[in-house]
Amino acid sequence: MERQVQRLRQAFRSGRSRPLRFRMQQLEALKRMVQEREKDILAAIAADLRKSELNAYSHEVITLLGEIDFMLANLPELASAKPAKKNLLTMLDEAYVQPEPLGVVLIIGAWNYPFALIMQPLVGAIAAGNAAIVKPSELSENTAKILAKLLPQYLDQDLYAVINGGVAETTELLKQRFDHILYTGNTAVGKIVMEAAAKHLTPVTLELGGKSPCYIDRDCDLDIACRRITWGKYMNCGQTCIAPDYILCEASLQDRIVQKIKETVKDFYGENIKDSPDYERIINLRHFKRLQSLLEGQKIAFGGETDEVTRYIAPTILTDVDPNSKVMQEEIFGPILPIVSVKNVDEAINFINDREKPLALYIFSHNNKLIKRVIDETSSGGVTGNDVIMHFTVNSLPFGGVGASGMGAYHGKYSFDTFSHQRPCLLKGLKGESVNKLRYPPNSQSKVGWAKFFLLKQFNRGGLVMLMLACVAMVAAMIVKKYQALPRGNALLASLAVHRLRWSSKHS
Ligand SMILES: NC(=O)C1=CN([C@@H]2O[C@H](COP(=O)(O)OP(=O)(O)OC[C@H]3O[C@@H](n4cnc5c(N)ncnc54)[C@H](O)[C@@H]3O)[C@@H](O)[C@H]2O)C=CC1
Ligand SMILES: CCCCCCCCCCCCCCCCCC(=O)O
Repeated sequence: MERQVQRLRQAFRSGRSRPLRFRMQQLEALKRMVQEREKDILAAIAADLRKSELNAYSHEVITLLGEIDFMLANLPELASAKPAKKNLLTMLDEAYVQPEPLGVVLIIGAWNYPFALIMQPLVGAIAAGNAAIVKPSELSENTAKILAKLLPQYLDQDLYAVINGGVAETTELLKQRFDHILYTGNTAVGKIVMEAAAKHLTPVTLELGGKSPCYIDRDCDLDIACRRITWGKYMNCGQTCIAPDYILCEASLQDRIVQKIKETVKDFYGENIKDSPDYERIINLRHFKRLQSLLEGQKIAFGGETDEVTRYIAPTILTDVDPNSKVMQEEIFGPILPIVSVKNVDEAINFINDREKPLALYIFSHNNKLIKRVIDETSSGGVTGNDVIMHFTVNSLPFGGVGASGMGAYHGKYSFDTFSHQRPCLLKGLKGESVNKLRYPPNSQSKVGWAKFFLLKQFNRGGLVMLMLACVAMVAAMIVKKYQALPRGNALLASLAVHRLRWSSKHS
């Protein structure tokens, strides 16, 4: 592994990954891979999650293609140097922020969207000019294998590598020095990743999970709210990090919500849910048993059927759920939807704020003021009002957690920024020493006054133009009156002195 990382580092140092043309070529190659090998990719995802190929395409490929297209269209602008505002001392210099690649980055993915969670960050890493190692989840082994097979066929093999394996391999990998790590997965492993990264002072982006609340207001179209929630909760069999984890609502709404979700489940998946091509299965037996245990002692208002052999768990709703019960203590990550009653929106806000900051927050209401109030008085990675999941699909929004649900963000521009260093550059000429003298020792009260003026004085546009004109006029006057004995820098200082005197009298 050490050799592999070193090989990538050498390739990165060669500078090959930096030119925009090269980055664009690699992104085009990724897009070609997705298009030419679509069948193989969808089959792998389907095998891992018993997902229909249509759903695999909708859940994992569409947003990825959107991400690649975004980067291809915006890379020249994203990678360009951005001019920076200057102060008086640097007025004649060049100041800009130049994004630069970080180096060799590591991307560790989770199994629930096994293709997208590797590929989307990889798009950002390539766009920003890095070399990258990707480590797909071992739990989604078919997708892990197809990634290891296809990526080297399409991408530069010295700069981008796939390493497959489980805990042992990832532990070994994490001993290496990387320039950034983007990890998607559970919070406990997030801590392990961060600890390993700290040994090398490697920055991390942690895309973690949590319990994403969904508040349904009394003033709401329940039919629509329940249809959208049913879609987002049971998609991928509830194994979506931003799935609504539980519902908060007034007790009087509970039965109607159950009824409407029940009807929607029938509309979506038919009478026999097990036969629906749109309903997935739990990834493995460990998670199946974990989910089964969350049902113990609960009031099951709908669903609850399980089948260990196929790891099927029916879309399930739990009512009158005690906030202290196990199902409310951990992220569910499965098709179980608890309803917890609250008296009103104030109690809902307190409920949310009493717990770890979630990855997503959903609020359903006709009342926009109420939605804004909940947003203002809580914190979460992201928010969607009157829908679920959809903020993930908007690549102009940063996607990421806050607090226990993660740190950092990606998607679109934010992916590019995550994998870049924003390098401040100030380019000065070698003239102007007469002004520079003001900062060289020995210091004096007068020099401090000058330093304050140069660094603290704020000019608006008009003021700056006036100052420039004053300087030009002063220099011109000096030349005309043949004050050649006075050096140019001093002429400038003379002009500035007038401004400084005026300014100092106001600020002393
Ligand atoms: N914020 C986000 O974008 C997303 C967050 N998630 C969260 O991920 C969780 C589900 O994923 P997991 O079950 O964690 O997926 P997982 O079991 O696939 O683990 C994630 C990655 O961590 C590695 N890993 C596991 N144990 C490790 C260890 N001890 N040391 C080093 N590496 C290790 C795995 O090999 C894998 O590549 C949920 O909490 C979910 O909310 C999932 C998808 C997206
Ligand atoms: C008019 C037709 C519109 C079709 C829209 C399809 C939208 C599909 C959205 C799919 C989102 C997938 C979310 C994946 C989330 C991955 C990370 C996670 O939360 O675990």
